[in-house]
Amino acid sequence: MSVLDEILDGVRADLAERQAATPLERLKEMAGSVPWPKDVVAALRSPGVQVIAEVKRSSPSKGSLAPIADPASLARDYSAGGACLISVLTEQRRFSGSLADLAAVRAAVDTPLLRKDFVVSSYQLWEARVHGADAVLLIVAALEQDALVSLVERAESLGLTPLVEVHDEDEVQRALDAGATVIGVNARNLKTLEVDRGTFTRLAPLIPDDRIRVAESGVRGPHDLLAYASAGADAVLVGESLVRGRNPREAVADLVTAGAHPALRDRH
Ligand SMILES: O=P(O)(O)OC[C@@H](O)[C@@H](O)c1c[nH]c2ccccc12
Repeated sequence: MSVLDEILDGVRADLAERQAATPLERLKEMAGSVPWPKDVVAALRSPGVQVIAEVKRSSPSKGSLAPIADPASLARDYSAGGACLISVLTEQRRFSGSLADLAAVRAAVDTPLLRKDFVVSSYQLWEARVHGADAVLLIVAALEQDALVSLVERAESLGLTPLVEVHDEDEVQRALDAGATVIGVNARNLKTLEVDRGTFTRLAPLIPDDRIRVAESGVRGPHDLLAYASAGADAVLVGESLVRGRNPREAVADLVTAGAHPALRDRH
């Protein structure tokens, strides 16, 4: 079984438990008292290359990265550093995240938030809304095309911006067919778990200019942001180097400064 399939099995088991504990009708009622999500597309279209900073405790490839006892405080640093969007991993088994992390970060910052998980059901979109997300990750490799199309539509109808993640040419086509506006190219190969930054360079030209191209994974610092930018990235999504570094606020600010270079100003 592939790593992705293993993760998805765990995600489905945990989801079944939450669904048993909290019926969908209850979640829908709760969503009624949560403010409408922020316009993430507009935030990502601001001039320069935008920085998406991730709250990430561990990963299947590296194991534990950082304990992150206080995700709210890390998120405040990301926000102060100028992150345009904060990604909060909520998958429990392999990434040590939770919906409680998302809620804690929501209470701490006004910056738009992305729920980063393995979404397989619209129930998870409602959960994202209730815990304060403005955007959700949808991984093409984890979904049949029908499910992808309906989750993109459903997310948008709830005010959530879908970030649709791809790994190869076929998946780019599927993301475009599903009507995705924000497309993330993950440089991490889901089978080998290795990062190949060339994946973004190869796939970016297949994504039309009216979409937003996000380069995901493998950003160690400003140098990698600039390389992704010259290959056409509108935004970069950064986890490991921020949670492992000594000063996350400065690390984000250094990326934001690189992304605001006048030569990059014309991109959205
Ligand atoms: O830690 P990195 O190499 O900066 O990568 C961040 C992000 O791209 C990565 O966490 C990620 C991309 N797609 C995902 C899907 C699920 C879980 C995690 C991810």
